Amino acid sequence: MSAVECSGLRVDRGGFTVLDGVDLAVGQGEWVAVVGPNGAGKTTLLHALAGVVPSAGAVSVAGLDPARAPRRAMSRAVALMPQRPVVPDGVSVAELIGLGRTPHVPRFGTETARDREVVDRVIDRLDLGALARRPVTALSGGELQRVVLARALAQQPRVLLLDEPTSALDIGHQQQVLDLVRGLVTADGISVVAAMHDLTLAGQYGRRIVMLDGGRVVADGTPAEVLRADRIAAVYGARVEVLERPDGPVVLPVGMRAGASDAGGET
Ligand SMILES: Nc1ncnc2c1ncn2[C@@H]1O[C@H](COP(=O)(O)OP(=O)(O)OP(=O)(O)O)[C@@H](O)[C@H]1O
Repeated sequence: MSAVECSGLRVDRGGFTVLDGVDLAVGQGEWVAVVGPNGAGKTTLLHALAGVVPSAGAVSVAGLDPARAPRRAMSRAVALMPQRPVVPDGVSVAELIGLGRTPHVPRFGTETARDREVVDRVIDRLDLGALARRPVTALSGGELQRVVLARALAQQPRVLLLDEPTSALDIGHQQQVLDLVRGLVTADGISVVAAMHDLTLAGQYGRRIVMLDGGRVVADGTPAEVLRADRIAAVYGARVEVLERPDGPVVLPVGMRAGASDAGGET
């Protein structure tokens, strides 16, 4: 059974149709990168899969219908790392990550040694030990992003929905974080749907790329199939060159001068 399956997914927001006729199937242990220009509908797709915005069409995530399943059941199986996390005042890094265990703690129970062990392991794996006692409101953008990912991982989900997980991270932390998630995909068979703006990273980590534009899927395939310069020009209005490398296509922005001389307009 697919970890994520939707067909004819439609989402209306504020009187507009933001997603229309989206079909998507993600297998267990698969990593699908969702790309597309600003406003294409990437965040909305992740929110529909997480059940935090209403949608029409057939949707199943970790075997649950996000619109109908009880929230606790959804949160045990599906974690969303939001692009714009709500950061509560007066909460430490360790406490925020600990909130990821909430769906696993019985309704009138308290956290167990096992819950604390999961949180400690996540803190360790994301190298957050030195920050654990800091208030989350005192973190840099990149530190906060790693903490929010840590909270999602502490949920121990079967399906992980990542919204721009590395947008605030330096190049080293981008690789550290994405390598860590890839390790979970390989070791635990979790499934990942990750909205990403960096097309090169999207192709290095996602075996499959789904490109959205105007709320519709305009391409779905391997990175080499989807990340073509002509398609990126048409969908993003961007001048790029795509280099084929062993670990996936590298998408390079091309300067005005090169673009102009390619077109034969400038000497
Ligand atoms: N509550 C809302 N009311 C009206 N329009 C909305 C609402 N939420 C989202 N939209 C619109 O839906 C479209 C898709 O938004 P979404 O955030 O999913 O895009 P995105 O691909 O994630 O964009 P970005 O790359 O800029 O983060 C946008 O045009 C946005 O303005």
